Amino acid sequence: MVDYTEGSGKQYHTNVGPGDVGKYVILPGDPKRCAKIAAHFVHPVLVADSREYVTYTGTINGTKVSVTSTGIGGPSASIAIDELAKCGADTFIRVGTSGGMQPEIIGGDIVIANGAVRMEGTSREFAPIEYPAVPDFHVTNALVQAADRLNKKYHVGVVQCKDSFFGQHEPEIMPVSYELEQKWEAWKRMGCLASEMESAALFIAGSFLRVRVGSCFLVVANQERAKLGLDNPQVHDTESAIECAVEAIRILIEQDQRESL
Ligand SMILES: O=P(O)(O)O[C@H]1O[C@H](CO)[C@@H](O)[C@H]1O
Ligand SMILES: O=c1cc[nH]c(=O)[nH]1
Repeated sequence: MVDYTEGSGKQYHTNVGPGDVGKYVILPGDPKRCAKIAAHFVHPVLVADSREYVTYTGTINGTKVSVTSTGIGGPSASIAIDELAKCGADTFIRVGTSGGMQPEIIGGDIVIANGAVRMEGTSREFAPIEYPAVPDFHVTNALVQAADRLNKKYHVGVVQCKDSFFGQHEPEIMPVSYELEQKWEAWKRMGCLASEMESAALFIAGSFLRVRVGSCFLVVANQERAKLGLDNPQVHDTESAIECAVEAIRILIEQDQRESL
């Protein structure tokens, strides 16, 4: 492969280099969420700011941890995890926003993914569609433990990933509405909890790279509740999901330390 960094040691897109990041990395989509997440670290330092990728590194329980934004969608998320893994990271938690799909999923709830529907393009350039997009079991377990410890209202289940945000929200205006609407009904009937955009690509890239990946989300609102005439509160503050992700990292650090004794 051509070395686009011309020997600088820094990764081409994220601009992180060896030693810049910890083994544990939190991955929000929105770069503006990074400072909020880094505020949970001890001595956070901005180590890179390149394109949609903002990275801070600090510590939790004395262990080096980082946060890197992925931007929106599978292509930029897969680049982030790939470049971070090349710099030594091996455990990732995506913390994002999502839209609820089942009537019991309400704005403000937390969803923890135990699988992701691959209705996006990026993961298909890694693995045939038959390969499942699943998160790491231990990371998912840590997220569930964290949500329990913090008394969050949470749900665990499959999330749906796609490339078009407006294909989710206004499928009827798309030329392929017939496909979007029929598949959305199928995902709902199969029990999908929420829709977002990056987990399928991250889970598949993570499986290929042999790194651990999990995801948790704030539910912003639920278009299905609106359709049913139910109240549909909107919540935009991601702090609750961030707290779950940070606590899960703390749990994983403690578990990994016990196992290495
Ligand atoms: O809030 P983030 O982490 O960006 O996640 C969700 O929000 C964006 C769409 O509004 C997509 O990236 C989707 O996955
Ligand atoms: O409805 C939503 C909310 C956040 N992100 C999505 O992809 N969809």
